[in-house]
Amino acid sequence: MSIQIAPSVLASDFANIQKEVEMLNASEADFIHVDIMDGVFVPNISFGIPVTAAINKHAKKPLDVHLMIVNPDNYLEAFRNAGAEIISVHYEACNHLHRTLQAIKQLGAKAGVAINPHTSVDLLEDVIQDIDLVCIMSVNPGFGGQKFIENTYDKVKKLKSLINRKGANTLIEIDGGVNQQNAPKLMESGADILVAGSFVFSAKDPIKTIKELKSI
Ligand SMILES: O=C(CO)[C@H](O)[C@H](O)COP(=O)(O)O
Repeated sequence: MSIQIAPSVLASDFANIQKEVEMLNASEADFIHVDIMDGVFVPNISFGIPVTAAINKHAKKPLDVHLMIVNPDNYLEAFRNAGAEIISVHYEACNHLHRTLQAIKQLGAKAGVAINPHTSVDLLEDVIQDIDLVCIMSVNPGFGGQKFIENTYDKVKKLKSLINRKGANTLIEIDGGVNQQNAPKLMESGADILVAGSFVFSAKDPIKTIKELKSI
């Protein structure tokens, strides 16, 4: 099991970002999840390529960059150069998803696809073997601190059975409202990676909270 932490939506200034990245370096988190929001695909703006590169300068863990943006193809190379090891694009933002996945892989990164709560996992059937990671959004993307959507468990189970049926090696990541209550059931349902933002960053002791989540 891996835990990914989302510092980006919560960091309010550069000094804070560095502090958060250093905390994550010292924690048991396996990746640093970086949320990129463009104010068009989602109703919020976070930051872009230079800040991702600044995070990467301090990070000792791989960056998992989640592009909540329109026209992601235009920015894949720039985010790869900024340090992204995993690049996830949104199913809903891609007209030619297969082409986009090939482009990410050609850059030497792992290719991820994120799906919004209203998007069925069945839509990934014909492309699942080309996907390294599916990020199931368990909140509507755009903001941290939202309530976990309960039908996520069924989506995870459905996706797991699709992956097994197709003999794919795709990992399942869950993003949004993850906490100590829903993490065990998510893992039982078939999740491989959990993204935790506010649950970790609002805790008194984030390093201990990450350790506890990982022990689930
Ligand atoms: O990407 C998100 C929203 O767009 C996630 O909700 C965020 O990365 C995780 O934050 P939280 O754990 O507070 O939901």
